[in-house]
Amino acid sequence: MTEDAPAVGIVMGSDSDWPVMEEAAKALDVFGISYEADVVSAHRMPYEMISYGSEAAERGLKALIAGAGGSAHLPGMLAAVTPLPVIGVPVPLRHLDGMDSLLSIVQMPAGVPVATVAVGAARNAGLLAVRMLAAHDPDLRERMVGFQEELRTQAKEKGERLRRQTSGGAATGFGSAD
Ligand SMILES: Nc1c(C(=O)O)ncn1[C@@H]1O[C@H](COP(=O)(O)O)[C@@H](O)[C@H]1O
Repeated sequence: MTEDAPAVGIVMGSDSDWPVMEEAAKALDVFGISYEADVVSAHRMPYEMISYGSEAAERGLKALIAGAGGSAHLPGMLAAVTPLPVIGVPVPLRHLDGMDSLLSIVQMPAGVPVATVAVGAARNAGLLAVRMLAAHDPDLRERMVGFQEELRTQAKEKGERLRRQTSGGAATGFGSAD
């Protein structure tokens, strides 16, 4: 195992996917998780893709985030050759609104799981990778709990703003319970 290997591999079928996939990298940055980012296409560079997937665990990577658009075989093919968890990101292209990418990634055969996030939801892919790593890291888990508390606070503030707009500030409604 490589000593200073990054924890997460973020790979994608083309550099044109990066504007979407960058959000996964940003989520990992928030938690200080190291990653590498690269283009690894199952269709266009199949031999290199197999090498990347089959060597990933031995190199010390803990999870892979794989994004692809259209006929998106990359996440599934990586899952076929690595024991690591693979998170698939359906990248939306100009046609079909990402439905093609979503269905290509999510409909894996039994025994070869890919954890598929929503179309374009690379940030959630990053956050899911953080949760996977946090399962064996109490400090990281604590920071994830803090992140979730912040989300809760923000959601409650949204409710307060909406109630102010709609009822002149009356303290009624779900969000005012505590
Ligand atoms: N779906 C795949 C794979 C693959 O799954 O192996 N390789 C490239 N692609 C996708 O082709 C789209 C267009 O790529 P270009 O912009 O390079 O033409 C990208 O969204 C990429 O993920």
